[in-house]
Amino acid sequence: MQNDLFDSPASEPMQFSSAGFLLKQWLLPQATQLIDEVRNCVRLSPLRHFTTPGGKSMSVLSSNCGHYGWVADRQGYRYQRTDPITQKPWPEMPPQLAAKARQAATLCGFQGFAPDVCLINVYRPGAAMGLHQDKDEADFSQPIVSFSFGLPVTFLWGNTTRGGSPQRIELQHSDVLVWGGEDRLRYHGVAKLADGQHPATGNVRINLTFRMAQS
Ligand SMILES: O=C(O)CCC(=O)C(=O)O
Ligand SMILES: [Fe+2]
Repeated sequence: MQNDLFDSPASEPMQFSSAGFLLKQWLLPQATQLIDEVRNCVRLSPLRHFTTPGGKSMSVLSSNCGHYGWVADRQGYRYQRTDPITQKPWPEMPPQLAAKARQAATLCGFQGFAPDVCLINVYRPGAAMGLHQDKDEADFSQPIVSFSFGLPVTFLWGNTTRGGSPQRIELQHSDVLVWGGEDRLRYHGVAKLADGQHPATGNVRINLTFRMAQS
C-alpha cells in the first residue's frame, strides 16, 4: 500500500506480518506537539540508563509516563507505580499521546486499547536494543503500539522463538508500529542507531512504547 504523496501520512496500515502493522509518517501532523509532551514528562521523571538483571547498563535512556512504569534493575524487569529515582508516581500520560495510541490500534483492528504505561526510550547514536519479547504485561491479548520520532532506525522483527534472521523494517520520523494477536510475543529489537541530525529531535531517536501492563 503506497502513499499517493511521499510526505503525507498513511491513511491505511501496511501489514508486514499476520498481526503486525506499520503506519508510515502517521504522526507527522502532531509530531512537534507530541515531542513537547514527552519533554514535559522527562522533566518530572528524568531519563536514565536502566541496569539489567545481569548487571549491564542498557544503551538506551529511558523513563515512563502513565499509571505504571517499566523498570529494570538487578532484581529483574517489572512494572511499578512509582519512579525509583523520584520515589513519586510517574508523570501522567498526556491525553493526546494516549488518544493517538488508541487511534493507531483501532486502525489496525485492535479495538478498545487503553494503555496504562508509555515507556519512553531515547537512543543516541550507537545505542541499540537486542532482540527480546515484551512479556512483563498481565494480558497478552492487548497489542503494543510504538511511535518513532527523529533519527531513522532499522527495526528488527524476529520470530516467536529465538533464532532465525529477523525481518528489517526501516523506521522514520513519525512512523507507528502496531502488533498484537498471534504476533504479540514476537522477538523484536532495533539495530544500532547511526549518527545523524533530525530537525525534530537533534541527534537522537525517541521511541514511545504504549502497553497495557495490568488488565
Ligand atoms: O525502540 C523501539 O522501537 C523498540 C523498543 C522496545 O522494543 C521496548 O522498549 O521494549
Ligand atoms: Fe520491546
